[in-house]
Amino acid sequence: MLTISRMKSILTPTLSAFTLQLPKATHLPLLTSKSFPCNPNPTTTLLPLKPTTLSPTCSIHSIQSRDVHMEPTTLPPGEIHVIVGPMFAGKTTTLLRRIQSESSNGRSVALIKSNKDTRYGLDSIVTHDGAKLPCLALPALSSFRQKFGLDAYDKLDVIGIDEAQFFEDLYDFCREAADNDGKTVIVAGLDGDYLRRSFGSVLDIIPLADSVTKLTSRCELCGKRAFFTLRKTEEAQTELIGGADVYMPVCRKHYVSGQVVMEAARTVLESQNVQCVSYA
Ligand SMILES: Nc1ncnc2c1ncn2[C@@H]1O[C@H](COP(=O)(O)OP(=O)(O)O)[C@@H](O)[C@H]1O
Ligand SMILES: Cc1cn([C@H]2C[C@H](O)[C@@H](COP(=O)(O)O)O2)c(=O)[nH]c1=O
Ligand SMILES: [Zn+2]
Repeated sequence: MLTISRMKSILTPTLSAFTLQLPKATHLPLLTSKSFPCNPNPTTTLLPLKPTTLSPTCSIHSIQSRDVHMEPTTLPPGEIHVIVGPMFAGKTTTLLRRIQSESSNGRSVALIKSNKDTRYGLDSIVTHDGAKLPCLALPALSSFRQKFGLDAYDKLDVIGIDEAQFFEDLYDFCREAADNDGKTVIVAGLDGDYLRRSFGSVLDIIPLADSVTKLTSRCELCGKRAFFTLRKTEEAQTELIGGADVYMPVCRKHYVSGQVVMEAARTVLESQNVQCVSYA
């Protein structure tokens, strides 16, 4: 039975529902109410999709039966949501809240963190306030499907990723999970390291994202909004796992002044190390 809505879906298909394939060099005339006497809205003009060689008097039925190939409906499109900011800004708290909200809405969820984050054990994601949820701790995101189970993965709706700055394969995993597998991916991670440089691949996934949320903490020295993370120790490598013992959230003014002090301290320590080595 050919209905108006079916005609519209044929003449104005939505990409997500069907793939409409008409033969090349076809010419569909501008269809008006005269072409479809059953058109309930004579003022509505059904616009042509692609030209077709079909004669202007052909019935929509012949287009439908002879020339239209309907693909089955594909997966609903996925989503990517990114949560960034300095340490202690509430990134993990926000991630866990969103995951819990998705779960209470009946969606199946899973949490992943980097196995580099050993601060609170490897079987849970834990906020600096102690809130926690179970997770899979992985060396790389590419191992998730296998570890989680392929059937279980197919049934999964939402994937949460914490400490995203430690995953080198973050971009490819998020793109494939959202674009190909229809998953909603919620990513939490540091946008910048202690030198305020792009950390890992977190900023690389911004062009893939449906939403980006930058959180702030409170400057430990003045209480103003903190956008940056200052390292309080002399280590100079980028990756250094730690909490309030090693890092503090600071505003711009106290980052700049604090970084000057820290760089001077590191220089003194380096020169002392050099002297120690030369005396040894
Ligand atoms: N300077 C700080 N030292 C320790 N904890 C802090 C500090 N500032 C904020 N916090 C706590 O950290 C919590 C945020 O924890 P979490 O969500 O794990 O942050 P993030 O994942 O952004 O590092 C805040 O709600 C606050 O209670
Ligand atoms: C700034 C900075 C941080 N890290 C480490 C320290 C922590 O283990 C995590 C961040 O944890 P959070 O959930 O954001 O509190 O990253 C690092 O390795 N290098 C840095 O420059
Ligand atoms: Zn400050």
